[in-house]
Amino acid sequence: MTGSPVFDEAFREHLADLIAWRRDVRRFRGDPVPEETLKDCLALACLSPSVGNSQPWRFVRVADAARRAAVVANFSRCNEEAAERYPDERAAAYRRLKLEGLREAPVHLAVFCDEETQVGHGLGRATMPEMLRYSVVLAIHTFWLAARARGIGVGWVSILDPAPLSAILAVPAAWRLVAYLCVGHPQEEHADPELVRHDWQQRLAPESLLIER
Ligand SMILES: Cc1cc2c(cc1C)N(C[C@H](O)[C@H](O)[C@H](O)COP(=O)(O)O)c1[nH]c(=O)[nH]c(=O)c1N2
Repeated sequence: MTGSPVFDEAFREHLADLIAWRRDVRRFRGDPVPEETLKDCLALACLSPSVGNSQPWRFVRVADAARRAAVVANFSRCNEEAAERYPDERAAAYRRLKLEGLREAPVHLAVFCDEETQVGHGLGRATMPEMLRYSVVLAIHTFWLAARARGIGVGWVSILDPAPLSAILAVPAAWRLVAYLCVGHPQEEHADPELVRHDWQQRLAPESLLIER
């Protein structure tokens, strides 16, 4: 990297487009994600901010068919349990939603937080230890935008039981699941969220989310 880059108006417009067009993707084409592209997105994700520069994110690529099948079974169980928690009409609407792309996505990334990392020497998290997990979420969002900028879709699946999933993936006991990401070329592009299009939840007005004190 040479001197500090110049972010002009054209760049700011493209960045706004990238942020606005980043979708949670649940439908994928079968074509593979180039290894170089995946590595570039992961490298950018690793530039994300983290409390005490602890970099607690751990990306586990799940390629093994038996492990993937176990993750799908985990999702299916949790998804049915989630549906049952809603009253009839909302439960019916819930069951119409597609909330994962596990069977179609060529790349599965389980993203964990290493809760026992000593990197960063505990700085910034004595009173709020959850800052480690928040740091992982930032890396996920960076990965999400980097992927979108390369025409790659990402879908976050959280309708999962984390404990058996960690056992399925045989990760260290100190690693806590933050996200299970489906990654691949999206089948379609949309300017608005699927949950908005399917009338599950509209977007809130940004001005309603800023409180002055
Ligand atoms: C922490 C967290 C967890 C989940 C999600 C997101 C985040 C941030 N999202 C995606 C979510 O539904 C989506 O971001 C919103 O509906 C907004 O749509 P866009 O992401 O703008 O397309 C998500 N989507 C889904 O289909 N299944 C899921 O389990 C989850 N879980």
